[in-house]
Amino acid sequence: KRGLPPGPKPFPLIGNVTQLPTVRSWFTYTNWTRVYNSPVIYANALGQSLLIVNGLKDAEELLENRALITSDRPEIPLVHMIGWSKQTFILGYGDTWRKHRRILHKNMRHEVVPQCDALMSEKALRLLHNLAQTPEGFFRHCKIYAVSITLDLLYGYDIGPNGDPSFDLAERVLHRTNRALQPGVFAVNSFPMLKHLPRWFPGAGFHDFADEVKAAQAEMRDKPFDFAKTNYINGVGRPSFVGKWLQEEGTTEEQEDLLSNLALGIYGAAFETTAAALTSLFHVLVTHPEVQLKAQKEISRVIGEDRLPTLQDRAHLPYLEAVYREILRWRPPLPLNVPHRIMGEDSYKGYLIPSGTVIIANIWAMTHNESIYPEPEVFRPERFLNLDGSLNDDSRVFAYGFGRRICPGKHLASASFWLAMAQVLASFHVSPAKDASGKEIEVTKDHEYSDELISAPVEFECSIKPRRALEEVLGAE
Ligand code: HEM
Repeated sequence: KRGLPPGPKPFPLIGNVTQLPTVRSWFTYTNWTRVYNSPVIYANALGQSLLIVNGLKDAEELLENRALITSDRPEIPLVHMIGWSKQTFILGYGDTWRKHRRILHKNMRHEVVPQCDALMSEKALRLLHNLAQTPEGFFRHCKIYAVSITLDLLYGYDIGPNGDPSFDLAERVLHRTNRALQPGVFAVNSFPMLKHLPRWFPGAGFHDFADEVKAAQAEMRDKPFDFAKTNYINGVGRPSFVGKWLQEEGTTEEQEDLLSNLALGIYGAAFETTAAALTSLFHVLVTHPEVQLKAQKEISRVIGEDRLPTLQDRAHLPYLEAVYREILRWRPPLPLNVPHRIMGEDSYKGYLIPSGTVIIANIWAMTHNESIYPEPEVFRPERFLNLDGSLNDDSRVFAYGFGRRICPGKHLASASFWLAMAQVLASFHVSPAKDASGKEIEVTKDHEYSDELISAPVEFECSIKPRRALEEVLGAE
C-alpha cells in the first residue's frame, strides 16, 4: 500500500488549506523541503491534491520523462470566467493544444527566430531613445519594448514609440488576470461551486470583476486580429504571423477562433514575462555596479565603441551571456512555473500521486538550491563561467519551465531580452537616483518583487545616463 509524499498534516475536510501560503509561496514551499526532508511535498486543499516539486531531478523525472501524463493544466474557475480558456497556456492536454504547439513550433523554433532580428533591432533602438529621453519612465519603456515586438510579429501592428490605447488595455487585462490567479484573493477559485451564486448574493462581486475583464480581454483579442486579417485580405500592411497563419490554415470561423485565441495567448504570455526580466536587469545594474562595469568592459573590448552590439555578437560575449543566465536564475519571472496536472494515478519514489494532482514546479527552489548554486542569493554571473572566462555547460535555463509545456517562446524571449540587455549596457550607465537634497535613493539587493504568478520588481527609481558612445551612435540614427 503506497502512502502519499510527505507534507503538512491535513485537517479533516479542509485538508491543508489553512497551512498553504498566500504570500510569496515560493519561499514557504522551498522551506518545506527542509521541514519535511523531501524534495517533493504533498498537500491537499479542500480535496484538491497538490504536489510541490522543489527538486530539479524530480521535476525532470515527473514533468519530462513522464510528460505523457503530466502535461495537462488544472482548471482555475475565475480565469475561465474572465475569458482565458482557449489560449495555449490554459488549454488542457489534447488536440487543440497540440495544434497550437505545432504552429508555435513552426514559427518560433530556434532556427527561425533570426528572421525576427531586424524587427527586434528596430524596437531595441526605440527603447534606447525612450530611455535617453525620459529615463524616469524606464519601467514603462521596458513593457513597451516587450509588447511592441510581440504585436508587430503577431499582427504587423506598430504601437508607436510611446505605446497607445491597446498597450494600456493589455496592461489592464493582464494585471487583472494575474490578480485572478493569486491564491487566496478570490474564494471562487477554491470553491468552484460559488460561481453559481447569483450576482446579488453577498460575496458574489467576482461576477462583475469577471464580466469587466472578459469584455476587455475580448477587445484585446479581436481588435488586433481584425486589423491583421483586413490587411491580409487586402494584401497591405506589414507581414504578420496572423496573416501567414490565415493563409496556411484557412479562414473558416473555426480556424479564426483558434488563431485569434492562439495569438492572444502569445500576446499575454510574452508581455509581462519579458518585461519582468528586463526590469530585473535594471535592478541588477543599480545594485551591482561591478557587474555593470565588467559587462561594459567586455562589450567595449569585443565590439568597440562605435556601434551597438547585435545578436550576431552574442556568441562572442560570454560574460554578458552569464549575466543573462544569472538574471533568470536569481529572479525567475515565474517562480512557481505554470501549474501542470497529472492525468491518471501514478507512483513516484514509492509514493502515490493521485489522479488529477496539480504539480507545482518550484523554479525558485531549483535555482536557489545551494548544493547547485552556492550562496544562491548572491548575484554572481561567474557561476556560469569557467576559470578561463568561457561559458561552462550549465546552459539550461529553468525559468522557461519543463517538458511538453516548456515555453515555446523561449528562443524569441532569449533573443529579445539579450538584445535589449546588451544595447542598454552599451549605451547607458545605471546608478542610484538622488533625492532633492542630493542624497542617494537606496535600492537594496533584496528589493521587493510583486507577489503574483509573474513576479517583477516593484517600481523603483534609478539614474540612467547615456555613456559617451550613445550620443554618437544614436545621434547618427
Ligand atoms: C523571459 C521571458 C519568458 C519567460 C521566463 C517565460 C516562461 C514561461 C514558463 C515558465 C512557461 C510555463 C512552462 C510550463 O508549464 O512548464 C511558459 C509558457 C508559455 N510561454 Fe513563455 N516565457 C517567456 C516569454 C515568452 C514569450 C516571448 C512568448 C511568445 C512569444 C511566450 C509564450 C509562451 C506560451 C504560449 C506558453 C504556454 C505553453 C503551453 O502551455 O504549452 N513566452 N513561459
